[in-house]
Amino acid sequence: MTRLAIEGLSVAYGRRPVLRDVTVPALLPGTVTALLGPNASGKSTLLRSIAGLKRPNAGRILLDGKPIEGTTLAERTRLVRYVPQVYASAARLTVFDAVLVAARAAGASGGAGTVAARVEAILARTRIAHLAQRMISDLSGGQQQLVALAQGLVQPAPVLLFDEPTSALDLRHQLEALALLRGVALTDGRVAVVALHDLSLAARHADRVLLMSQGQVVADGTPGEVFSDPVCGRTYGVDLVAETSRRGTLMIDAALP
Ligand SMILES: Nc1ncnc2c1ncn2[C@@H]1O[C@H](COP(=O)(O)OP(=O)(O)OP(=O)(O)O)[C@@H](O)[C@H]1O
Repeated sequence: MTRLAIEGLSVAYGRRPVLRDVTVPALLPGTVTALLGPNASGKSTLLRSIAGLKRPNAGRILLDGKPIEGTTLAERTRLVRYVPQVYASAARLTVFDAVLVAARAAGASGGAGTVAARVEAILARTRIAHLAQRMISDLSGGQQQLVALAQGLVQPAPVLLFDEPTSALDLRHQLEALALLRGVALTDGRVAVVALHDLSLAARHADRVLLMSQGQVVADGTPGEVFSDPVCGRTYGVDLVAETSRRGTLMIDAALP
């Protein structure tokens, strides 16, 4: 079971610092952490750094206490699966083949039949089995995003990083996608970190929230703790009220001040 932790991470693009001394105590297997914060606060940069796509200027990313920088690219690919915000809409591949390629890229073990069965299972779980033989390039934006979700989940990596995985999805698909992600994290004991803009989705589906502002983590706790902290409204520049509905769901009401 892999734990992910971040210590004093600083990242710059050229001379411009983007992440400043980010420390995140252990993110636990079996949990979903929502990475929140205004536009340009550094969410994608943090995910890209964990995935090894952006080299930090200082600090460490630890998997089970070991610095991830010490791992080979092949090892890191096996350990960390990053699904970026922009996905490959132009790919001339069928949905089935695209998910198969993702499974193989992560070194999915077993014979061809086993890997194909794994692909079929994940297409069923993401409810896109009916699209298996369609070309990705012919799909709608939301359908393509579900393919990206399937590509992320088909891999057995213990750390899953998703950058705004629901941005193109309708309401029902948003709920299904995050419920699936949480179920996979829980049953497989994976660490999932998901950048989101929708606080209500985070409240419903995340175990923990990291709130970022200007390259720093300014709040870290359960959704209830973070959303009731005045720092949350201040960070977004809104008046924010968090209330529990009659169904027991944490509801977020935001308005311009
Ligand atoms: N490749 C790059 N080169 C230079 N600056 C970059 C690059 N990528 C991101 N930045 C800058 O880094 C800062 C953080 O960007 P990042 O994409 O991490 O934010 P974010 O919180 O994910 O934003 P959003 O919610 O808008 O997707 C921004 O000021 C952005 O302009």
